[in-house]
Amino acid sequence: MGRNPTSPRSPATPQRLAPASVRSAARSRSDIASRCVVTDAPPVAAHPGATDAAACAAGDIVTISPAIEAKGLYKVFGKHPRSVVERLRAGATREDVADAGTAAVVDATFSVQPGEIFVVMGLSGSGKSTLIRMLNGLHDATGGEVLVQGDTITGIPDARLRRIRRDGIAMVFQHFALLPHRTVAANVAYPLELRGVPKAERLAKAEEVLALVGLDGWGARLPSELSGGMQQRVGIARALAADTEILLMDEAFSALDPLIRREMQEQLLELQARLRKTIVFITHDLNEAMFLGDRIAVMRDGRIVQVGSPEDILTDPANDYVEQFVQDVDRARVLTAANVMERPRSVVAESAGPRTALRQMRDAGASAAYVVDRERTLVGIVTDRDAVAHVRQGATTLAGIVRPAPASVAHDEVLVNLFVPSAESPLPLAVTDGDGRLAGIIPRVTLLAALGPAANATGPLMVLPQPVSHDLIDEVLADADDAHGPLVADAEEVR
Ligand SMILES: Nc1ncnc2c1ncn2[C@@H]1O[C@H](COP(=O)(O)OP(=O)(O)OP(=O)(O)O)[C@@H](O)[C@H]1O
Repeated sequence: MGRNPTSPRSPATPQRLAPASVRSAARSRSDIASRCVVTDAPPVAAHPGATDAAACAAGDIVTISPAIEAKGLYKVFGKHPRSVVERLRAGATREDVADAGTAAVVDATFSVQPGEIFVVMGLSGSGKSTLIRMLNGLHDATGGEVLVQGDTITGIPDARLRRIRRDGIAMVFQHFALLPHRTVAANVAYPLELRGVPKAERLAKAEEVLALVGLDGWGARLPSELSGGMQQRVGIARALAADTEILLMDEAFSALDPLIRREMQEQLLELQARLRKTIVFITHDLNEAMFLGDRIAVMRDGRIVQVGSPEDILTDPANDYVEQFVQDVDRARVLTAANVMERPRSVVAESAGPRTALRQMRDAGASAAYVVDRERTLVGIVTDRDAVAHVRQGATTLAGIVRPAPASVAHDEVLVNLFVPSAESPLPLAVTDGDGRLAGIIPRVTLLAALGPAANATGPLMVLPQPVSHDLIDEVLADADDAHGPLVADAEEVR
């Protein structure tokens, strides 16, 4: 599909940021997944995606059946594909078997959780399209197994497979694949027509999903009257009209101009925040993968070489190949506050007294402390000077000296959005969790260091200490003047 090889060193799209609301909505899915226990157990409901996610959001521990599972998948093109798979299983490399066939996918194992955007990323020829086509049975697997919502689709009769494709898995293609002589609405309604849905009903549904993708009023046009971006929105609307739990998107935005492409990526995240589909998205563009993916599988020469969150891939690349891939990614647009924050050192309870606050600040070497309430919600800050004055006055509570909290940032905010608040905050930037509690802090030096290539190196950062006090400097200079005579020396000062 994607005949558009791009060097990993030259990203195909300009990098812009999804609106924070879009990213937050997208990230909340990962939060849901991370709060749930994921097992191979059967789903707890007929539609595991919606029901389990709701249960998890409510904080319950439930079991989630993966929406899609690939177990030891192989696809070999050639005369004797099964014997090639045997050789590969016995340790032969792709090159070893090249004379007998093309090993397009080699031993792929992964699972995709309901509601997740799972991106498969790799250079041209790495096997992405072949892999996605095995997930809906368009290609037979030469070895291994694919399960969709717990049911194997490997080796099942064609009629059943067609039913699963029609009712359970919709696909969006790179080149839209619209029927040119049918109207936009008829294209969108097509999957429903295949299911035998009456005309009025399917056209009503088509109008509904066209509105969802921002194309209301365009239903009567022909595809050729629409721009490329609009045609791809029709492609997405058609997939949504089918109302399937799973969407497969094969290089769906690769044919679009960069700006339109970024717009479509943002729209997809917005739609996903509302619809919570399970999406497998294929791309050769790492920036697109990082922008869209809850998790990313990196493919090379038919093999999956790493599966992880964008942050995992960026900060902990599994090998030199992935490392090379990610070196030009703009870390500021991928890493979040939670990825770089530190434990806050001086935090006092709102109910504490000024002496406690002073001790805290002294021990932390800080000139101010964060003040939190019983729920650990940030309510303000208290400075050492105010606390000293308060102690001298004999006050026993912080009442009257808690200053308003400087702006805080949400834990899932990307670093590029932290620079202004960091510059404006008199203290290290406060980071709050999803419930508004103080989760960590980000000193400016930490924010800067996070952007460097060695950001995953651990160890103390070299920070210049606070200047010594004027009193101390005056005292040392006066002693020196006494000992050596006054300095005759404006001339020696470097101007
Ligand atoms: N039908 C086929 N017959 C023979 N070889 C094939 C077939 N389809 C794919 N291949 C080969 O399998 C390998 C993987 O191809 P695939 O299209 O899955 O890669 P891809 O990562 O999707 O690349 P692209 O982004 O260029 O589409 C390639 O070497 C390709 O030439």
